[in-house]
Amino acid sequence: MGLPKVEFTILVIEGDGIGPEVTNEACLVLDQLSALPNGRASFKQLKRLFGGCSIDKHGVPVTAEVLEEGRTSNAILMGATGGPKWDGIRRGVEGCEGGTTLLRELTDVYANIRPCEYISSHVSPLKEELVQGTKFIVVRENVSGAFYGPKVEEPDYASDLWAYKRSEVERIARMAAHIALSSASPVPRVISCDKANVLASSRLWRRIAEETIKREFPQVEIVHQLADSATTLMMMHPTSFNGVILADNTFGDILSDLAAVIPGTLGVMPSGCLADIPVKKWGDEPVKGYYEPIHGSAPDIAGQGIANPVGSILSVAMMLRYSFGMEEEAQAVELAVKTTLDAGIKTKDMRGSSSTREVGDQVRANLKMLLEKQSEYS
Ligand SMILES: NC(=O)C1=CN([C@@H]2O[C@H](COP(=O)(O)OP(=O)(O)OC[C@H]3O[C@@H](n4cnc5c(N)ncnc54)[C@H](O)[C@@H]3O)[C@@H](O)[C@H]2O)C=CC1
Ligand SMILES: CC(C)CC(=O)C(=O)O
Repeated sequence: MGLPKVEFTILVIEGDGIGPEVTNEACLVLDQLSALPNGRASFKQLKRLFGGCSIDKHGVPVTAEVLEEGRTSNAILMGATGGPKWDGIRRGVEGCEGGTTLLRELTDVYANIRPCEYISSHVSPLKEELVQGTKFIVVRENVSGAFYGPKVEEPDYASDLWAYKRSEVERIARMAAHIALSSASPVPRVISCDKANVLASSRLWRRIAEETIKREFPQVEIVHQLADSATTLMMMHPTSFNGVILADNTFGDILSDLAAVIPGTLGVMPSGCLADIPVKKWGDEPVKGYYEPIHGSAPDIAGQGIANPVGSILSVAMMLRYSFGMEEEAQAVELAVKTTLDAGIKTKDMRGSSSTREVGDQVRANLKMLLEKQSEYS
Protein backbone atom coordinates (compact mmCIF):
# COMPACT_ATOMS: atom_id res chain seq x y z
CA MET A 1 0.00 0.00 0.00
CA GLY A 2 1.26 3.49 -0.90
CA LEU A 3 1.46 6.47 1.45
CA PRO A 4 -1.86 8.19 2.25
CA LYS A 5 -2.62 11.08 -0.06
CA VAL A 6 -2.24 14.64 1.13
CA GLU A 7 -5.53 16.50 0.72
CA PHE A 8 -5.43 20.11 -0.46
CA THR A 9 -8.48 22.34 -0.29
CA ILE A 10 -9.13 24.50 -3.34
CA LEU A 11 -11.64 27.32 -3.39
CA VAL A 12 -13.09 27.20 -6.91
CA ILE A 13 -14.63 30.39 -8.22
CA GLU A 14 -16.09 29.75 -11.64
CA GLY A 15 -17.45 33.26 -11.91
CA ASP A 16 -19.32 34.68 -14.88
CA GLY A 17 -19.45 34.45 -18.69
CA ILE A 18 -17.04 31.77 -19.92
CA GLY A 19 -15.65 31.37 -16.37
CA PRO A 20 -17.71 28.23 -15.55
CA GLU A 21 -17.00 26.67 -18.97
CA VAL A 22 -13.21 26.90 -18.78
CA THR A 23 -12.93 26.29 -15.03
CA ASN A 24 -14.91 23.07 -15.36
CA GLU A 25 -12.23 21.64 -17.67
CA ALA A 26 -9.49 22.61 -15.19
CA CYS A 27 -11.43 21.10 -12.26
CA LEU A 28 -11.74 17.82 -14.15
CA VAL A 29 -7.94 17.75 -14.40
CA LEU A 30 -7.74 18.12 -10.60
CA ASP A 31 -10.33 15.31 -10.25
CA GLN A 32 -8.25 13.13 -12.53
CA LEU A 33 -5.15 13.67 -10.38
CA SER A 34 -7.16 13.06 -7.19
CA ALA A 35 -8.43 9.75 -8.56
CA LEU A 36 -4.96 8.37 -9.42
CA PRO A 37 -4.56 5.14 -7.42
CA ASN A 38 -0.88 5.90 -6.73
CA GLY A 39 -1.15 9.72 -6.75
CA ARG A 40 0.32 11.74 -3.92
CA ALA A 41 -2.40 14.36 -3.49
CA SER A 42 -6.12 14.84 -3.73
CA PHE A 43 -7.92 18.11 -4.25
CA LYS A 44 -11.08 18.93 -2.35
CA GLN A 45 -12.93 21.54 -4.36
CA LEU A 46 -15.21 24.11 -2.74
CA LYS A 47 -17.25 25.62 -5.58
CA ARG A 48 -18.59 29.02 -4.62
CA LEU A 49 -20.37 31.97 -6.22
CA PHE A 50 -18.28 35.08 -6.84
CA GLY A 51 -18.66 38.18 -9.00
CA GLY A 52 -21.85 38.88 -10.95
CA CYS A 53 -23.51 35.58 -10.00
CA SER A 54 -22.91 36.41 -6.32
CA ILE A 55 -24.30 39.93 -6.77
CA ASP A 56 -27.44 38.40 -8.28
CA LYS A 57 -27.87 35.94 -5.39
CA HIS A 58 -26.44 37.76 -2.37
CA GLY A 59 -26.24 41.42 -3.44
CA VAL A 60 -22.43 41.46 -3.06
CA PRO A 61 -19.64 40.16 -5.34
CA VAL A 62 -18.23 38.07 -2.52
CA THR A 63 -19.70 37.08 0.84
CA ALA A 64 -17.77 37.09 4.11
CA GLU A 65 -17.95 33.26 4.15
CA VAL A 66 -16.34 32.95 0.73
CA LEU A 67 -13.64 35.47 1.65
CA GLU A 68 -12.88 33.38 4.74
CA GLU A 69 -12.69 30.21 2.63
CA GLY A 70 -10.33 32.09 0.32
CA ARG A 71 -8.15 32.91 3.29
CA THR A 72 -8.09 29.39 4.72
CA SER A 73 -7.97 27.21 1.57
CA ASN A 74 -4.61 26.01 0.23
CA ALA A 75 -5.22 27.60 -3.16
CA ILE A 76 -7.87 29.37 -5.22
CA LEU A 77 -8.85 28.55 -8.79
CA MET A 78 -10.70 31.37 -10.49
CA GLY A 79 -12.48 31.59 -13.85
CA ALA A 80 -13.31 35.21 -14.51
CA THR A 81 -15.88 37.62 -13.21
CA GLY A 82 -17.91 40.51 -14.56
CA GLY A 83 -19.83 41.34 -17.67
CA PRO A 84 -22.11 44.03 -19.13
CA LYS A 85 -24.95 43.16 -16.74
CA TRP A 86 -22.90 44.41 -13.78
CA ASP A 87 -20.87 47.17 -15.47
CA GLY A 88 -22.89 49.88 -13.70
CA ILE A 89 -21.73 48.66 -10.27
CA ARG A 90 -18.06 49.50 -10.08
CA ARG A 91 -17.51 51.74 -7.08
CA GLY A 92 -15.47 50.42 -4.19
CA VAL A 93 -15.93 46.74 -3.56
CA GLU A 94 -19.56 46.64 -4.65
CA GLY A 95 -18.76 45.42 -8.16
CA CYS A 96 -17.25 42.25 -9.61
CA GLU A 97 -13.76 43.67 -10.07
CA GLY A 98 -13.83 45.08 -6.52
CA GLY A 99 -14.56 41.58 -5.19
CA THR A 100 -11.53 40.26 -7.06
CA THR A 101 -9.17 42.96 -5.80
CA LEU A 102 -10.50 42.45 -2.26
CA LEU A 103 -9.78 38.71 -2.36
CA ARG A 104 -6.28 39.35 -3.73
CA GLU A 105 -5.62 41.87 -0.96
CA LEU A 106 -7.02 39.68 1.81
CA THR A 107 -4.93 36.69 0.75
CA ASP A 108 -1.92 38.98 0.17
CA VAL A 109 -1.08 37.27 -3.11
CA TYR A 110 1.39 40.02 -3.94
CA ALA A 111 3.04 38.45 -6.99
CA ASN A 112 1.13 37.81 -10.18
CA ILE A 113 3.14 35.42 -12.36
CA ARG A 114 2.10 35.48 -16.01
CA PRO A 115 4.18 33.28 -18.34
CA CYS A 116 4.23 33.93 -22.06
CA GLU A 117 5.59 31.38 -24.45
CA TYR A 118 5.13 31.19 -28.18
CA ILE A 119 3.00 28.20 -29.14
CA SER A 120 3.35 27.36 -32.78
CA SER A 121 -0.20 27.34 -34.11
CA HIS A 122 -0.06 30.07 -36.73
CA VAL A 123 -2.58 32.33 -35.01
CA SER A 124 -0.10 34.97 -33.94
CA PRO A 125 -0.61 38.14 -35.96
CA LEU A 126 3.16 38.64 -35.65
CA LYS A 127 5.59 37.09 -38.12
CA GLU A 128 6.61 33.55 -37.22
CA GLU A 129 10.33 34.41 -37.35
CA LEU A 130 9.78 37.23 -34.82
CA VAL A 131 7.84 35.25 -32.23
CA GLN A 132 9.64 31.93 -32.48
CA GLY A 133 11.68 31.27 -29.33
CA THR A 134 9.86 33.85 -27.19
CA LYS A 135 9.75 32.84 -23.54
CA PHE A 136 9.29 35.32 -20.75
CA ILE A 137 7.39 35.60 -17.51
CA VAL A 138 5.69 38.80 -16.42
CA VAL A 139 6.00 39.25 -12.65
CA ARG A 140 3.40 41.84 -11.74
CA GLU A 141 2.95 43.49 -8.34
CA ASN A 142 -0.58 42.49 -7.45
CA VAL A 143 -1.84 44.10 -4.25
CA SER A 144 -0.78 47.74 -4.35
CA GLY A 145 -0.29 50.67 -6.71
CA ALA A 146 -3.10 52.40 -8.58
CA PHE A 147 -5.51 49.47 -8.22
CA TYR A 148 -5.48 49.85 -4.43
CA GLY A 149 -4.73 53.51 -3.57
CA PRO A 150 -7.62 55.53 -2.11
CA LYS A 151 -10.07 56.57 -4.81
CA VAL A 152 -12.05 59.76 -5.21
CA GLU A 153 -15.02 59.47 -7.53
CA GLU A 154 -17.20 62.55 -7.92
CA PRO A 155 -19.36 63.55 -10.88
CA ASP A 156 -16.73 65.96 -12.26
CA TYR A 157 -13.53 64.72 -10.67
CA ALA A 158 -11.90 61.37 -10.04
CA SER A 159 -8.48 60.17 -8.92
CA ASP A 160 -6.58 57.01 -8.00
CA LEU A 161 -3.50 57.16 -5.80
CA TRP A 162 -0.61 55.28 -7.46
CA ALA A 163 1.70 54.66 -4.50
CA TYR A 164 4.39 52.14 -3.56
CA LYS A 165 6.36 51.49 -0.38
CA ARG A 166 9.96 50.23 -0.19
CA SER A 167 8.86 46.89 1.34
CA GLU A 168 6.37 46.27 -1.48
CA VAL A 169 8.98 46.84 -4.18
CA GLU A 170 11.59 44.79 -2.35
CA ARG A 171 9.42 41.70 -2.07
CA ILE A 172 8.27 41.74 -5.69
CA ALA A 173 11.85 42.33 -6.89
CA ARG A 174 12.94 39.27 -4.86
CA MET A 175 10.15 37.23 -6.46
CA ALA A 176 11.23 38.37 -9.94
CA ALA A 177 14.85 37.41 -9.25
CA HIS A 178 13.75 34.07 -7.86
CA ILE A 179 11.71 33.30 -10.99
CA ALA A 180 14.59 34.53 -13.19
CA LEU A 181 16.82 31.91 -11.54
CA SER A 182 14.26 29.10 -11.90
CA SER A 183 13.86 26.78 -14.87
CA ALA A 184 10.80 28.83 -15.96
CA SER A 185 13.14 31.53 -17.24
CA PRO A 186 15.50 30.90 -20.16
CA VAL A 187 18.02 33.45 -18.82
CA PRO A 188 18.71 34.92 -15.35
CA ARG A 189 17.59 38.39 -16.35
CA VAL A 190 14.99 40.84 -15.02
CA ILE A 191 13.69 43.64 -17.26
CA SER A 192 11.96 46.11 -14.98
CA CYS A 193 9.36 48.28 -16.75
CA ASP A 194 8.24 51.61 -15.30
CA LYS A 195 7.66 55.28 -16.13
CA ALA A 196 10.57 56.67 -14.11
CA ASN A 197 10.76 59.63 -16.51
CA VAL A 198 7.38 60.87 -15.21
CA LEU A 199 6.07 59.03 -12.15
CA ALA A 200 7.58 59.42 -8.66
CA SER A 201 6.35 55.94 -7.73
CA SER A 202 8.29 54.59 -10.73
CA ARG A 203 11.48 56.31 -9.60
CA LEU A 204 11.19 54.62 -6.20
CA TRP A 205 10.36 51.37 -8.00
CA ARG A 206 13.47 51.58 -10.21
CA ARG A 207 15.84 52.48 -7.37
CA ILE A 208 14.61 49.81 -4.92
CA ALA A 209 14.29 47.06 -7.56
CA GLU A 210 17.86 47.72 -8.70
CA GLU A 211 19.27 47.86 -5.14
CA THR A 212 17.45 44.71 -4.02
CA ILE A 213 18.43 42.55 -6.97
CA LYS A 214 22.06 43.76 -7.09
CA ARG A 215 22.46 43.25 -3.33
CA GLU A 216 20.67 39.91 -2.94
CA PHE A 217 20.92 38.25 -6.37
CA PRO A 218 24.26 39.29 -7.93
CA GLN A 219 23.91 36.44 -10.45
CA VAL A 220 20.75 38.06 -11.90
CA GLU A 221 21.09 40.84 -14.46
CA ILE A 222 18.65 43.73 -14.02
CA VAL A 223 17.88 46.20 -16.80
CA HIS A 224 15.26 48.94 -17.01
CA GLN A 225 12.86 49.82 -19.80
CA LEU A 226 10.23 52.53 -19.94
CA ALA A 227 6.83 50.81 -20.00
CA ASP A 228 5.48 52.75 -22.99
CA SER A 229 8.34 51.89 -25.32
CA ALA A 230 8.34 48.36 -23.89
CA THR A 231 5.02 47.82 -25.67
CA THR A 232 6.54 48.68 -29.07
CA LEU A 233 9.66 46.64 -28.43
CA MET A 234 7.60 43.65 -27.29
CA MET A 235 5.79 43.57 -30.63
CA MET A 236 8.89 44.31 -32.75
CA HIS A 237 11.41 42.07 -30.92
CA PRO A 238 9.54 39.77 -28.49
CA THR A 239 12.57 37.56 -27.81
CA SER A 240 14.48 40.56 -26.47
CA PHE A 241 12.26 40.23 -23.37
CA ASN A 242 13.23 36.61 -22.74
CA GLY A 243 13.65 36.26 -18.99
CA VAL A 244 11.45 38.03 -16.45
CA ILE A 245 9.54 41.26 -16.97
CA LEU A 246 9.04 43.00 -13.62
CA ALA A 247 6.29 45.61 -13.45
CA ASP A 248 3.88 47.26 -11.07
CA ASN A 249 0.18 46.45 -10.91
CA THR A 250 -0.97 48.66 -13.79
CA PHE A 251 1.95 48.24 -16.20
CA GLY A 252 2.11 44.50 -15.45
CA ASP A 253 -1.58 44.09 -16.26
CA ILE A 254 -1.20 45.87 -19.59
CA LEU A 255 2.11 44.28 -20.62
CA SER A 256 0.85 40.75 -19.86
CA ASP A 257 -2.36 41.23 -21.88
CA LEU A 258 -0.25 42.64 -24.71
CA ALA A 259 1.95 39.56 -24.48
CA ALA A 260 -1.07 37.47 -25.55
CA VAL A 261 -0.47 38.80 -29.07
CA ILE A 262 2.61 36.56 -29.19
CA PRO A 263 0.74 33.22 -29.01
CA GLY A 264 -2.15 35.00 -30.75
CA THR A 265 -4.95 34.54 -28.22
CA LEU A 266 -5.71 35.43 -24.61
CA GLY A 267 -7.24 31.98 -24.26
CA VAL A 268 -3.93 30.18 -23.72
CA MET A 269 -2.42 32.46 -21.09
CA PRO A 270 -2.35 31.14 -17.51
CA SER A 271 -1.47 33.00 -14.36
CA GLY A 272 -0.82 32.50 -10.70
CA CYS A 273 -0.83 35.03 -7.87
CA LEU A 274 1.47 33.99 -5.05
CA ALA A 275 1.67 35.04 -1.42
CA ASP A 276 5.26 33.84 -1.06
CA ILE A 277 8.27 32.45 -2.93
CA PRO A 278 7.10 29.18 -4.62
CA VAL A 279 7.39 25.81 -2.91
CA LYS A 280 10.79 24.27 -3.70
CA LYS A 281 9.84 20.60 -3.46
CA TRP A 282 7.02 18.23 -2.67
CA GLY A 283 6.39 18.04 1.09
CA ASP A 284 7.26 21.68 1.82
CA GLU A 285 4.57 23.85 3.38
CA PRO A 286 2.16 24.83 0.54
CA VAL A 287 2.38 28.41 -0.67
CA LYS A 288 -0.94 30.22 -0.89
CA GLY A 289 -1.77 30.91 -4.51
CA TYR A 290 -4.62 32.22 -6.54
CA TYR A 291 -4.69 30.84 -10.08
CA GLU A 292 -6.65 32.09 -13.05
CA PRO A 293 -6.36 32.44 -16.81
CA ILE A 294 -5.48 36.03 -17.63
CA HIS A 295 -8.54 36.54 -19.80
CA GLY A 296 -11.84 37.98 -18.61
CA SER A 297 -15.37 36.58 -18.78
CA ALA A 298 -15.56 37.01 -22.59
CA PRO A 299 -19.30 37.82 -22.69
CA ASP A 300 -19.16 37.83 -26.51
CA ILE A 301 -18.66 34.04 -26.63
CA ALA A 302 -20.15 32.92 -23.30
CA GLY A 303 -22.53 29.94 -23.39
CA GLN A 304 -21.44 28.78 -26.86
CA GLY A 305 -19.06 26.02 -25.71
CA ILE A 306 -16.21 27.46 -27.78
CA ALA A 307 -14.07 29.15 -25.10
CA ASN A 308 -10.48 28.02 -24.99
CA PRO A 309 -9.88 26.12 -21.72
CA VAL A 310 -6.07 26.01 -22.14
CA GLY A 311 -5.32 29.09 -19.99
CA SER A 312 -7.38 27.64 -17.17
CA ILE A 313 -5.84 24.15 -17.44
CA LEU A 314 -2.32 25.60 -17.55
CA SER A 315 -3.20 27.65 -14.45
CA VAL A 316 -3.76 24.31 -12.68
CA ALA A 317 -0.25 23.26 -13.80
CA MET A 318 1.07 26.45 -12.20
CA MET A 319 -0.84 25.63 -9.00
CA LEU A 320 0.71 22.16 -8.85
CA ARG A 321 4.21 23.57 -9.35
CA TYR A 322 4.18 26.77 -7.34
CA SER A 323 1.80 26.02 -4.45
CA PHE A 324 2.39 22.30 -3.91
CA GLY A 325 5.80 21.40 -5.38
CA MET A 326 4.24 18.79 -7.72
CA GLU A 327 6.65 19.39 -10.60
CA GLU A 328 6.17 16.03 -12.37
CA GLU A 329 2.39 16.41 -12.43
CA ALA A 330 2.71 20.05 -13.57
CA GLN A 331 4.95 19.03 -16.47
CA ALA A 332 2.57 16.21 -17.40
CA VAL A 333 -0.36 18.65 -17.59
CA GLU A 334 1.70 21.06 -19.73
CA LEU A 335 2.79 18.27 -22.07
CA ALA A 336 -0.80 16.97 -22.30
CA VAL A 337 -1.90 20.44 -23.43
CA LYS A 338 0.95 20.76 -25.94
CA THR A 339 0.22 17.33 -27.44
CA THR A 340 -3.47 18.24 -27.75
CA LEU A 341 -2.73 21.47 -29.60
CA ASP A 342 -0.04 19.84 -31.77
CA ALA A 343 -2.67 17.30 -32.86
CA GLY A 344 -4.87 20.16 -34.05
CA ILE A 345 -7.48 19.84 -31.28
CA LYS A 346 -8.07 23.57 -30.77
CA THR A 347 -10.86 26.02 -30.20
CA LYS A 348 -11.96 28.69 -32.67
CA ASP A 349 -9.65 31.42 -31.31
CA MET A 350 -6.76 29.18 -32.45
CA ARG A 351 -8.37 28.61 -35.85
CA GLY A 352 -9.58 25.19 -34.71
CA SER A 353 -13.07 23.74 -34.69
CA SER A 354 -13.07 21.81 -31.39
CA SER A 355 -15.34 22.70 -28.50
CA THR A 356 -14.21 23.61 -25.00
CA ARG A 357 -15.20 20.13 -23.84
CA GLU A 358 -13.40 18.34 -26.72
CA VAL A 359 -10.15 20.15 -25.94
CA GLY A 360 -10.54 19.33 -22.23
CA ASP A 361 -11.33 15.67 -22.96
CA GLN A 362 -8.27 15.32 -25.19
CA VAL A 363 -5.99 16.97 -22.62
CA ARG A 364 -7.21 14.50 -19.99
CA ALA A 365 -6.81 11.53 -22.35
CA ASN A 366 -3.20 12.60 -23.03
CA LEU A 367 -2.62 13.24 -19.35
CA LYS A 368 -3.84 9.75 -18.49
CA MET A 369 -1.24 8.22 -20.81
CA LEU A 370 1.54 10.44 -19.52
CA LEU A 371 0.76 9.73 -15.88
CA GLU A 372 0.62 5.98 -16.57
CA LYS A 373 4.07 6.23 -18.17
CA GLN A 374 5.39 8.25 -15.23
CA SER A 375 4.16 5.64 -12.75
CA GLU A 376 5.75 2.79 -14.80
CA TYR A 377 9.16 4.46 -14.45
CA SER A 378 8.85 5.53 -10.80
N1 LIG B 1 -9.82 38.20 -13.65
C1 LIG B 1 -11.00 38.61 -14.03
O1 LIG B 1 -12.02 38.24 -13.47
C2 LIG B 1 -11.09 39.54 -15.20
C3 LIG B 1 -12.33 40.00 -15.56
N2 LIG B 1 -12.47 40.83 -16.62
C4 LIG B 1 -13.84 41.24 -16.95
O2 LIG B 1 -14.29 40.46 -18.08
C5 LIG B 1 -15.25 41.23 -18.82
C6 LIG B 1 -14.89 41.22 -20.31
O3 LIG B 1 -13.64 41.90 -20.47
P1 LIG B 1 -12.89 42.06 -21.86
O4 LIG B 1 -12.11 43.30 -21.79
O5 LIG B 1 -13.84 41.85 -22.99
O6 LIG B 1 -11.78 40.91 -21.89
P2 LIG B 1 -11.89 39.35 -22.17
O7 LIG B 1 -10.58 38.76 -21.83
O8 LIG B 1 -13.06 38.78 -21.47
O9 LIG B 1 -12.15 39.21 -23.77
C7 LIG B 1 -11.31 39.81 -24.74
C8 LIG B 1 -11.43 39.04 -26.07
O10 LIG B 1 -10.73 37.80 -25.96
C9 LIG B 1 -11.61 36.71 -26.21
N3 LIG B 1 -11.32 35.65 -25.23
C10 LIG B 1 -11.03 35.83 -23.92
N4 LIG B 1 -10.85 34.65 -23.32
C11 LIG B 1 -11.03 33.70 -24.26
C12 LIG B 1 -10.99 32.27 -24.25
N5 LIG B 1 -10.70 31.57 -23.15
N6 LIG B 1 -11.24 31.63 -25.41
C13 LIG B 1 -11.49 32.29 -26.54
N7 LIG B 1 -11.54 33.64 -26.63
C14 LIG B 1 -11.32 34.33 -25.49
C15 LIG B 1 -13.03 37.24 -26.01
O11 LIG B 1 -13.96 36.50 -26.74
C16 LIG B 1 -12.86 38.68 -26.44
O12 LIG B 1 -13.03 38.78 -27.82
C17 LIG B 1 -15.26 42.63 -18.19
O13 LIG B 1 -16.38 42.70 -17.35
C18 LIG B 1 -13.96 42.68 -17.37
O14 LIG B 1 -14.02 43.53 -16.25
C19 LIG B 1 -11.40 41.20 -17.39
C20 LIG B 1 -10.14 40.76 -17.07
C21 LIG B 1 -9.87 39.92 -15.93
C1 LIG C 1 -9.47 43.21 -11.06
C2 LIG C 1 -9.47 42.60 -12.43
C3 LIG C 1 -10.85 42.30 -12.90
C4 LIG C 1 -8.73 43.51 -13.39
C5 LIG C 1 -7.75 42.82 -14.22
O1 LIG C 1 -7.81 42.93 -15.40
C6 LIG C 1 -6.72 42.04 -13.58
O2 LIG C 1 -6.16 42.52 -12.62
O3 LIG C 1 -6.41 40.95 -14.05
